[in-house]
Amino acid sequence: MASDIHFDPFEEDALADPGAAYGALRAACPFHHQPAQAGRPDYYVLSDHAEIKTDILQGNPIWSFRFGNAMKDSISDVGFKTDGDFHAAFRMVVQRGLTPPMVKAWRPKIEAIVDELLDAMLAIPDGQGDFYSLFALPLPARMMCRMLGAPEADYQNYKRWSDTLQFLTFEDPEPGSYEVVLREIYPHFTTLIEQRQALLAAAGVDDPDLSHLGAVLPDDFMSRALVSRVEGRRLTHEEMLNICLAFLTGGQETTTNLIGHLLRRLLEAPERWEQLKADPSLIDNAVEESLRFDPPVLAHFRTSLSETQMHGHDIPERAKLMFSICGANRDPAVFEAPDEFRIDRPLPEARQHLSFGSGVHLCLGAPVARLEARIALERLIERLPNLRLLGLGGRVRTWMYWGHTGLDVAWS
Ligand code: HEM
Repeated sequence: MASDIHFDPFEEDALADPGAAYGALRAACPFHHQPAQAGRPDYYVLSDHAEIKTDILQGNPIWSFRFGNAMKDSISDVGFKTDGDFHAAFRMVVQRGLTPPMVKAWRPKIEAIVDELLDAMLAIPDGQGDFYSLFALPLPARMMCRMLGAPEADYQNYKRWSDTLQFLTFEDPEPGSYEVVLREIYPHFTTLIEQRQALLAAAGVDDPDLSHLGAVLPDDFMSRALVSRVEGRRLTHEEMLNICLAFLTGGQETTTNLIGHLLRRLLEAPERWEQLKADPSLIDNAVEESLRFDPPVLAHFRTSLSETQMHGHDIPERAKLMFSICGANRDPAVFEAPDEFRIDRPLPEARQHLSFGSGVHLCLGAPVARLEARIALERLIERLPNLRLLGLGGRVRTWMYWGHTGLDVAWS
């Protein structure tokens, strides 16, 4: 460990090219101590792929999720922000609705949204526009409305809430501002819950279970939360809201950026785009390579519940440990030529990325995000085969996320 190595995720270079900055830190110092500076807390950074995956994320009892996964503590010890057996039980509430056949069943809905968005793009007279606002943003946001059970017309609110909450979780410019935004968001979800409670009451169901999904209740994750049990009891209102927040903030911007990065990397080297058109069986490879090369989430944190030792150093209780997803994704022990974007990187290798985390908190929405990206590419190469890149917008403002605000493209 060394604390004299220069690494600052807030600096211009790291913000503009995180792959280079986080990769360089991993190479120089896979376990790094970042002393408190500029109002930011002291923390440790782990970038070694094997160590993150095996020692930290498989349910290590020292390194807790109870205080959230941001640099500073966030609302804690509820829903997903828990550890151990309770977390595993809580996770099952959502996981039961994301089995492979269930995710596969979303395909027609995703295809319909994709086709509608592409129809609108093709109707633009001068054949050019911003791919983010036309496609990469509305697709995940509309799907999120669907999954949570809100009208799709709410998608711009979902996007705005998600951006604001993410920014406040990870930047926290004014303590308390997060709670102010929650006061705007909670009534929306409370209404969704109350609508479902009214449906149950009207049908005379006072002990609902999963069999009521798609029968008495719409089959969405809001209904699922309402009828499910955790450790034998109903979910509290706060726990139901926690599921909504985890979906809202975890599943939109990230998927938008996956789709945006993917198209950017394919179009900035047009031979990649041509290769994919010639061999669409490479779509899954391209999606996984994009996730590896441009992880939408650069890093997350855990908090120590007691004193511990790492790499021979004493780590105090309540220390913050950043696991560098972006650094681990550039680990040459796992990925050949990690700094190269290879559209045909073998799937078993590309899939080793940690972009969805790993272990006990592995992303529950990963199959949905992958399916959206896959269908987007299938349809883009078919319906807009002559796409060209015109320019890249600015960077998203939350430092822990990696993405852009726009991608100008042209088609003919
Ligand atoms: C490309 C898109 C996505 C990326 C890169 C991503 C990334 C991640 C990461 C890194 C974690 C692990 C958090 C940690 O261990 O600290 C996570 C967890 C989670 N994600 Fe995603 N996510 C994506 C899409 C989604 C979607 C679409 C949903 C919802 C449908 C979703 C819901 C969740 C939930 C609920 C968790 C918490 C799991 C738990 O704590 O047990 N994510 N995600």
